[in-house]
Amino acid sequence: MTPAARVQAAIEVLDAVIAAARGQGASADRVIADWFRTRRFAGSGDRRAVRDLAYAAIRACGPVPASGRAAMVHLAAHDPALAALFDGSRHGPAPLVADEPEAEGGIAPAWLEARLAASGIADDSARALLGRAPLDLRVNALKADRASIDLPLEGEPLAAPQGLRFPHGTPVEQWVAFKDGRIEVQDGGSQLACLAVGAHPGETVIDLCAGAGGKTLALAAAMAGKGRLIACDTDRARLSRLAPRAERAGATFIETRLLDPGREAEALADLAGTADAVLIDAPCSGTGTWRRNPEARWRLTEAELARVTAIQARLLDVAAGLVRPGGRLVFVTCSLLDAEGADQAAAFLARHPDWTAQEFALGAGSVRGAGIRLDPAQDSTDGFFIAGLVSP
Ligand SMILES: C[S@@+](CC[C@H](N)C(=O)[O-])C[C@H]1O[C@@H](n2cnc3c(N)ncnc32)[C@H](O)[C@@H]1O
Repeated sequence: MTPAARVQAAIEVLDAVIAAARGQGASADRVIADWFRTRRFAGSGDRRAVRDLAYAAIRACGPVPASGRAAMVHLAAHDPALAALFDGSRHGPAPLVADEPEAEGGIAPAWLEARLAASGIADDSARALLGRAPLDLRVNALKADRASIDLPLEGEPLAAPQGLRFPHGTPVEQWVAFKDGRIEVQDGGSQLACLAVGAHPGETVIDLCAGAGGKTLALAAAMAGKGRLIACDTDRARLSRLAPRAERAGATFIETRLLDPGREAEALADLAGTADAVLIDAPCSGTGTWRRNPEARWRLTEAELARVTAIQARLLDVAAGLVRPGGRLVFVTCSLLDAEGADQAAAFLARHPDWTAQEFALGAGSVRGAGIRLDPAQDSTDGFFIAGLVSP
């Protein structure tokens, strides 16, 4: 493909990404993969170039753009070499015209930028939400140790005790250590959230929103494979992906429970008041993960934010019923919005005045209300809110 044809291809890819974002369809990664599946003429260099252009345009446009071309025109407005490729050549984009519609820049749609600013995320902190995430690994303490593991490349040690950082795109999934379960891909912030649970061997720990078990596996390692670890989720497909991962990681003591939304307490009634710790890695807006899914900010609506915050509050109350006296509940969201962080923790403490907030020493993050917030700008992790709440 010529450089101009790559630009036109990125415009078409962006049209598909925008349509998917408007219709709550597939993620940008999936849309891009599908687009190339039907265009076999594109080589690997073409794919990389088109993908990079499309993602640069996604990151550059705050609100959802009117079209792929408007998004690319916005990118070209700050890049003369890119603007020159609007040359009308065969397969290339038509030349730019006067008053050509140009998409708006910025960090996110205006309402969302305002909510972030009100939560203390503006300027560098807001821009960092759209950076590129590095690749973080967790050495699986059930099978290896960071101090002695032998990997094809040397990683940078992270604040999390088993965490190592590599450059974006490092092919770790091809490494023998990945295939035999000695390492897992996990953001450093996510590792710190697991550390905050303080899980110990022999304890009863419930991972209430386990998904495919990213955090469950870290809890299993902290528990050295001893005790009870119950991984729950309402999404059957996600939860079913945990078993093969647990097998590879040597974490075969994990139990799983599929929950019915709204009837979680019933499915967990036998565990009421028994858990040493409950982790709620709650469904959230995902504002802390835009480095990986920058088009997610085009999908979020105020109604969706209200929906997930209501679920978070309900799950906090469900989890409180599972914790033993003196036990702990760790509330985590990958969001920087106070509505999904400090405000949730404060509202929980107001509803449960006998409970107390726990202080952490995680080696990263800054205090936000009753919890700690990890911020991509200051902590170089995904954005997270983490609160520890201790039962009377
Ligand atoms: C942030 S994700 C969890 C990610 C996972 N803990 C990890 O580390 O990979 C939130 C999860 O909450 C689940 N969820 C949504 N509503 C739920 C509910 N009412 N009870 C339990 N889990 C729920 C979703 O299916 C999703 O897997």
